[in-house]
Amino acid sequence: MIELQGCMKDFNQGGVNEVRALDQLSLTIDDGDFVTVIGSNGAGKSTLLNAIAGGFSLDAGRIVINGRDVTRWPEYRRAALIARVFQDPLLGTCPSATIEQNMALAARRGQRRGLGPGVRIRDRQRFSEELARIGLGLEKRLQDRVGLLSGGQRQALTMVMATLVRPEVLLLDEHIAALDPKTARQILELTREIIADQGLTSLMITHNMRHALTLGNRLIMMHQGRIILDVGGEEKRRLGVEDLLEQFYLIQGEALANDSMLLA
Ligand SMILES: Nc1ncnc2c1ncn2[C@@H]1O[C@H](COP(=O)(O)OP(=O)(O)OP(=O)(O)O)[C@@H](O)[C@H]1O
Repeated sequence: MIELQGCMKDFNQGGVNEVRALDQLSLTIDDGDFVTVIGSNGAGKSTLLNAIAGGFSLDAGRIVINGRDVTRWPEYRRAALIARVFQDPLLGTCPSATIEQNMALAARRGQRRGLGPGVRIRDRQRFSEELARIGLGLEKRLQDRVGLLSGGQRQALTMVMATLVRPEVLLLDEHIAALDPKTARQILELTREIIADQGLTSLMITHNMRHALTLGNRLIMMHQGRIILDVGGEEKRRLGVEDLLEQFYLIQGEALANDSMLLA
């Protein structure tokens, strides 16, 4: 379970660009919840994920992950519990290392380093099996440098690496936004499978309302650092894109700042 209690974050405090990115935000996410996160540009979605991952310290509030108060934990310490995939396929992998070297590093997440860079035979076997599951032929390219892969192949590898050691929390920050539509669909399907197989507690930011509605068991909408809509279960299943837009107008009484939210 992830608990955020009264989280506050202001950027550029006291300056002309001061912005309240998280405003008394409280949220409880149950084990195995797959939460999709939507909202207009600057709503605070990435800041929410960053707060969980420990990218900055909160001005107020606390964050508890499975009973551990991680509020004061630095990012590297939280990385033992949390996996994160970004929009940019270049983040999250090392381009000059081979696929198997990248996977060997991912397999040691949360453990002490110092085992040496070598890839053991039984690791290689496992990496090969994990990659074969995603059907892109990467299992035949274990010795290839990651820099040679396409954006989609690299994002698929990042998803596999992020979940090679089961994380307590998986954070997906618009992780398909930079991909072409066909590849984006493949990565989304892979995401759905991995989350379901491992029963992962996950948050996924998307600007696509249809994705937000069809994936996950819960949906939150953010605006100005607050959660303005939180629906789950049957209520979420019954919602359509039109309902979601209507909810947004009802709650906010203003036009969506981001036209891409309409392209569902
Ligand atoms: N490191 C930072 N320094 C200064 N301001 C920041 C920083 N990070 C975020 N902000 C500001 O906080 C607000 C929330 O930003 P955030 O990136 O969380 O929004 P978002 O909902 O993810 O938006 P988008 O959909 O455009 O990515 C914005 O006004 C943004 O400019």
